[in-house]
Amino acid sequence: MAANTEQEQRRRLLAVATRFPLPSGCRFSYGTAGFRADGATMAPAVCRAGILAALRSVKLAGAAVGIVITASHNPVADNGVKIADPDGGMMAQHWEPFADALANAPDPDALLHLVLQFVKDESIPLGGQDTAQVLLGRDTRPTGGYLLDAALQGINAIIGARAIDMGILTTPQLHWMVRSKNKGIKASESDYFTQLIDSFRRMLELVPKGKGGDEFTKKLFVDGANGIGGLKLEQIKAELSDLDVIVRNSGKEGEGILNHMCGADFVQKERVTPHGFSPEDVGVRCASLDGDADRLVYFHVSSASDNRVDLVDGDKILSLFALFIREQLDFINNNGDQANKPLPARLGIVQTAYANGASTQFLKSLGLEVVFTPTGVKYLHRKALEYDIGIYFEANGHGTVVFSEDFISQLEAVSNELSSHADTGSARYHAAMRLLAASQLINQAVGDALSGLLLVEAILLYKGWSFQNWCGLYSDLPSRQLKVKVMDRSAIVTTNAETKVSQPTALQELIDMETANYAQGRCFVRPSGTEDVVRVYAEASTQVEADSLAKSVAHHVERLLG
Ligand SMILES: CC(=O)N[C@H]1[C@@H](OP(=O)(O)O)O[C@H](CO)[C@@H](O)[C@@H]1O
Ligand SMILES: [Mg+2]
Repeated sequence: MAANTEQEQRRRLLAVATRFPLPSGCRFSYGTAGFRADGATMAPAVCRAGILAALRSVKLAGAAVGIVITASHNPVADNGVKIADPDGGMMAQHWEPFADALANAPDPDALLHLVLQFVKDESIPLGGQDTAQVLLGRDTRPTGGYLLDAALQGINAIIGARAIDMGILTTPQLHWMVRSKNKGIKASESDYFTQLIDSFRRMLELVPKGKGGDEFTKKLFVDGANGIGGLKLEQIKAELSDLDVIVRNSGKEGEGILNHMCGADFVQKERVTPHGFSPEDVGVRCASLDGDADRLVYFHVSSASDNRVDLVDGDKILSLFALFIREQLDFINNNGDQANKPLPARLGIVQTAYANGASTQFLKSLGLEVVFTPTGVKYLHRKALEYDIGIYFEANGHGTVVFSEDFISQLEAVSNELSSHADTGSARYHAAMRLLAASQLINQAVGDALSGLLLVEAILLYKGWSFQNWCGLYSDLPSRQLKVKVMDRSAIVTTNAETKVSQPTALQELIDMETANYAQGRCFVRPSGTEDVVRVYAEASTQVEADSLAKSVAHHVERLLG
């Protein structure tokens, strides 16, 4: 770098760090979901995330990187920031320690020193023209605008970096845009909507006439968590033929508070109707999104006499997707016609320890390959990419289906060959076209409640299934989750995708001893990656037993680590 450019770079970094001093006592950790805190205290961390994203883009030869300003399903006063890598996925983990150090640099000199050292260690070529581009998106939180400004100032502190504000978006939209831009595909919001609407329409065109039952009904109530997902769904719902979507908690002015008594996290944890729904909704298929629309669950109001719901969580959404995809692969490969070359496909199902044991058993009983990763979508997504088709979901409703490029090319070759032989009426052709449409519909970058919802709806319609048909695939085992406050949660170290505690060793022995007392008992504990708590999860054959197992293990955690 020329001496005067280097001076200018130093000046800009010192200036921006001076403008956003770190309040004393603040400590940020990038964790599983980026930095999160009370929105009013987030500006220094967000500004530094801007610096970080710009550096990441310079490092990756100017590929577009993303910044999302959101705190997802958390209360409206919270906010947060996370970075998307050029493939649209989460920022590479080996940059997280630098992210932490940068966010916690105590003063401008320390920040400058850190950046210069990191730039040297990582050989990041600072000082050029047009060397970085960062796309920014934010949700509907009131602190979003002010934090966007902090991020812009951070980005602009790196010479040659260009910030592109994409506006108020769902988290998955921004990830999709980053991925599309780097693939050279059109990447605006209207391109995103067009892709969703067109591929959904193609899925519906491929529903065989008179197939399956006729239990499917068009009506769908959607709880938008008073966030961005409801607003976006309002924008496109008129174009979703065959669906009659009614959005509640839509995010429109005055309808309610973001994530308050509503949204996917609330419904999944509390198992009661969200705000705005009532026993009068018995019988209607309902879906719930979280505040930034990257989680999706479905529910049914159980009875007209109370507010409990029958829940379809991420595990059951995953099961529906797995059934559908397996069926299409079977059409392609087992149609008894020897003339057709088979299309070998590795289909992988990825879950975490929080997946209900009944779902894992169901999936394995279908002969599917099920693997486990630690909690956090970055782990699940990466594992799913190892397959031709990888389906992953967290029980809380975050997940997607990823298709390898090689497999997509093979599907295209199959469909081209069949259409060149005027064989477009065959089950094989239709199955290939359905998988191609599904790969367009479902977000390839991250879990996306809007695209997930449309894939669910298309599959239910294809199968002619009601909510009950779907919900009845298997019965969830009763489970209980508890949080335990301890002195230092990092004292717990886990192994085997977090299903076993390796330290302290006495704890695992106690968990084993307690679990042995319960029929179908399963229990694990792990330190949360997003909250200062230890989480305890237990499953057993009855709710009373699951509660009791969780409670006894929570006691042991308190006693050993309290
Ligand atoms: C049990 C649970 O739901 N854990 C959530 C929660 O992580 P914890 O590390 O458990 O705090 O937040 C993560 C980010 O949103 C999400 O990926 C994960 O599934
Ligand atoms: Mg979310």
